[in-house]
Amino acid sequence: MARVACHHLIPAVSLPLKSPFFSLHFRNTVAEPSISIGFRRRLMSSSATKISMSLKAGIVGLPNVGKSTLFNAVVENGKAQAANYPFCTIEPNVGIVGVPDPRLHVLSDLSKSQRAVPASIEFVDIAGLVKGASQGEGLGNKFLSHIREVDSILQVVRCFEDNDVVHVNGKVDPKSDIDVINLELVFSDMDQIEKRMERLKKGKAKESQSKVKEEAEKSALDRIQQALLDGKPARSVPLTDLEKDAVRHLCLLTMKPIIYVANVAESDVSAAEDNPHVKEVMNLASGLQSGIVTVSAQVESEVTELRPEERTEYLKSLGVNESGLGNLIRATYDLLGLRTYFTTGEKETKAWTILTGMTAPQAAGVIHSDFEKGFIRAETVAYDDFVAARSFAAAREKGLVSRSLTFSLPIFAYKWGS
Ligand SMILES: Nc1ncnc2c1ncn2[C@@H]1O[C@H](COP(=O)(O)OP(=O)(O)OP(=O)(O)O)[C@@H](O)[C@H]1O
Ligand SMILES: [Mg+2]
Repeated sequence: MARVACHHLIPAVSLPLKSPFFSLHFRNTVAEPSISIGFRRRLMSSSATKISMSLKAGIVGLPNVGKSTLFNAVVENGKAQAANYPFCTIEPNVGIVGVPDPRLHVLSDLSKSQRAVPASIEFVDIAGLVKGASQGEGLGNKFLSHIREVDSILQVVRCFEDNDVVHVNGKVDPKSDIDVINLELVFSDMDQIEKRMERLKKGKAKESQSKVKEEAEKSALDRIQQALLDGKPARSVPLTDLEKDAVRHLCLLTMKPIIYVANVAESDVSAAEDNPHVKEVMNLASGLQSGIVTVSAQVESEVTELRPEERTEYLKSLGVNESGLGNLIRATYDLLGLRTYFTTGEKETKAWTILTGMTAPQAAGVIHSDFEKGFIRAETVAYDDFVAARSFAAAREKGLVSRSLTFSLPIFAYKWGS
């Protein structure tokens, strides 16, 4: 099977840097905690792992459960074909979505910014999977390869009764639906691990570092294989950092974090927890160490068709105050292990995406790789402190700005230049 990248690593922003050696300070930079970056550009090698500004979340599930309907609602101007017949979607639909964050607007107002740029996630609407997909049933292998390319999975589970909407297995049964999908993901991973183990047995690595990595991969794959045989996902197996790194290239499907999206009927949006199908999904999700979000894809897609002033009225008539999409997008962002820091100034206030645990230099590198290469220090101010002080200068005067070499734990201390 062709190898694919689990996530795409692309330069986030390109800034014109003319001088080979200069310093620059972003004074109005806020994060949680917040950073301002001083750097000197130096020519030096860096292991800069750049994360793309939008990681991918794949919408997965049985055919005809509402995946494209949800995608179109989440992705403004989404043009995925959604219709009442299975396998309506064949090629994946892709769309980028801004992550709602009220802090962005507070900061933007304080700085009188000309524009506010939210963090973003890429949603991918993938074709429906059926039993036997891992053996090629219903173009299964092709669809599974699309799942391999995403960073996290949103599994849509049908929790609405509607005799007019065909269910591929004849009845609404969340447990069976979840089992079918999970089993296909497990089978696909087992297949891939078996092939990889065959290759590893031949053990061609000569260099000692590569040998150590191969050993780590073998040991991890042995344990993952056992877990899969017990019907457990790869993500349930505790791995060391080296092992995680060694198996990453396989992009195992059951290693990806999952949120179950319980898709309910219009009549259920105000009290979804009372729906027995939703209760069942909740129980299953907690057993699988996964999250759950309840949403009505149908309602959400209708809301997006309405003018903004009509939306609140319509939602009120259904007994809810707001759309469930904000919740879904936020939960997906959190699931991906993402965090935000902001830069704010007159020109723009912008949310930057970093991975939990990234160090200050790595976080700076998301803006531009030179910021990581020539990193000197980060000056941090917490969001609440910044808002209370109303400006970076005032926060500094009050002693709320700290000079820090670390953005978040684990501690990472170094200083380039003076
Ligand atoms: N919450 C809901 N309540 C009622 N009907 C719904 C709901 N969500 C989706 N539907 C309906 O289900 C049908 C299938 O939806 P959709 O095309 O989005 O499914 P899909 O999962 O993308 O299917 P496929 O796998 O074939 O691409 C559509 O007619 C849609 O209007
Ligand atoms: Mg579809």
